[in-house]
Amino acid sequence: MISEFYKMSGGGNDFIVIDNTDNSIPESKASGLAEKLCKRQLSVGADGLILICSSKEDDFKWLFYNSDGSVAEMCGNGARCAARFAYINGIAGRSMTFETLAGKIKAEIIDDNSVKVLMTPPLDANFNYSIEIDNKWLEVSSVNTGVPHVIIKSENIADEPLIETGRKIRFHDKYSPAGTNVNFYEITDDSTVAMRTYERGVEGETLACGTGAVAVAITANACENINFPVKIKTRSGATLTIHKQDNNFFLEGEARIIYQGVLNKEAYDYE
Ligand SMILES: N[C@@H](CCC[C@H](N)C(=O)O)C(=O)O
Repeated sequence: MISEFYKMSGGGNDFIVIDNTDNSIPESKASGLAEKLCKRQLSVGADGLILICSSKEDDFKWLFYNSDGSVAEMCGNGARCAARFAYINGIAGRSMTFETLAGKIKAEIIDDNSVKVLMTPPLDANFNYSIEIDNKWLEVSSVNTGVPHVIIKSENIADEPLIETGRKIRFHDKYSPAGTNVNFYEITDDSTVAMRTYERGVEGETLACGTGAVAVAITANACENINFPVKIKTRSGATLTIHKQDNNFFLEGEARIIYQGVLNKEAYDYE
């Protein structure tokens, strides 16, 4: 099983993307493969693995794995990378639909620097409630934008103990058994927000999170009157734009090809 792959980055969230329309990678092997390939220093290294598979109804179907091999229902930054990959490789045209576990995703290639994705409708929005962490009450909001997110307003995100607090919330009983991603945001002006994310399945901070950016935009709009389109400044420095049209939410931003390669057996066949 030697595969060509693309290493891509969606605003700093990095992925290994493989054309699996010939089904050469069986689903039963994909989680283990993700865990091996995503390991930094020992292999290619990435926040997630995306397998582009064939679909009867849509342009393609994807299988998405976090770096620890867990399956995620949706990934906003990965969706932009998958769309650009499919377009470049003749799997889809500029406008496309693809299947995810969260539902059908529509994507549009705007240009080489920008892909726009129609997100799944937000679910279970709950704003400004308190949870107990280390005998203290913390005010949070939560919304599922394809995957679950907790959102916390901060005066200074750089100073937040993201890993420590993020991990406690990610494994908090309230969000069990699925767990949650955790985002801190800071308002910069009336349409710009800076954010940091602790990602479930990576179990650490990533440089950007697309579904998290949408969750932050929805929360900042509902709780702080931040106007759409909301500009989200990510930890990588890249900006993501969240648009709202009627009741639809769109995520727009870069989907960068870092390099293309061929996987050597040693990239995945190690202990
Ligand atoms: N980085 C992603 C979200 C990927 C899934 C997440 N780690 C989870 O398991 O919930 C994004 O850009 O949305």
